[in-house]
Amino acid sequence: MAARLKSQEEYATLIDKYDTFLFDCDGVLWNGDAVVDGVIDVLRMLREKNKSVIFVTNNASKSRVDYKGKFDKMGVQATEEEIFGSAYASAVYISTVLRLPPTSKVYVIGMPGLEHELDTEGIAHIGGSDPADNTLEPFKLSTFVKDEKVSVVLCGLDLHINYTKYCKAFQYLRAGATFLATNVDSTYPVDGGLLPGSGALTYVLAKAMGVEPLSIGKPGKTMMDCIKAKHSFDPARTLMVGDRLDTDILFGKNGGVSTLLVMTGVTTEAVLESTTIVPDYVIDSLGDLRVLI
Ligand SMILES: O=C(O)[C@H](O)[C@H](O)COP(=O)(O)O
Ligand SMILES: [Mg+2]
Repeated sequence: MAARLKSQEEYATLIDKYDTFLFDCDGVLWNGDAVVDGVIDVLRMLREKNKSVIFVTNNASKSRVDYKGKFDKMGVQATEEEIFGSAYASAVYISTVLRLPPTSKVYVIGMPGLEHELDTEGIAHIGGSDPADNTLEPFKLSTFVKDEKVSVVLCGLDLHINYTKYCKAFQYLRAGATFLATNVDSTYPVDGGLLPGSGALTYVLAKAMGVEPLSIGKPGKTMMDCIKAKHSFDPARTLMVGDRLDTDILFGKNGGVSTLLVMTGVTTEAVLESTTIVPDYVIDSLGDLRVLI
């Protein structure tokens, strides 16, 4: 049974128990561009207590550099090395696990942030923000010329998704391309509510192909491997803070760290009541810890 923390004393005991804090972003720090009340002060407090702070997001629409810019704008202290996104993890997976031949290419459904992370790993890619793919013109299969170098289809959150992108990705998958997803979150929490998430977008191809993609993001192992490659931490004194049970909390459990669920994102009280993925702790909002300042 999760411990529901409410008192200042319980918050203080929690903070003292851990040295490293892994923070999910969407639904924990912010919803879209709306920062959760009190979060900036809490992150500052943790830094002042010499806690390690690492950000771990499944949102593949931004690169680490993009997120660094978002943190800077918010006035939150963060270095690029403390930021891990599923775009970065997917690029690392392709370069270190798939180890594509140098001439191979990736067909991308996703935003420039994902393309940028592929660039940093030296992975050739097409699709994505290419104007030829960002069209509402009807797709004509009879005139479509496949790029024979494409051996991977990588699908991530794409706020400009369209039928042409799905048709091209589908042709590459039918030709045998490896099917990867940056993450399979069902919904995307933004200011005012929920939007279809990356998992919902990827489902269109999974349904058409009759196969599931390999998902790289939380709760998968690759994200934790990427973090461990850059940071050493004691799992016994590490806390994963997230808003989604089947990604963040499961990611923490898979990684052998403690887990704290916040109720400012996608998880409702009703879902929490019936879940089989039980966090160690639950608080209403990360911002509630500001009473410790
Ligand atoms: O990809 C998605 O559907 C969303 O970006 C999702 O919200 C993941 O963001 P996170 O909560 O992991 O920061
Ligand atoms: Mg989240």
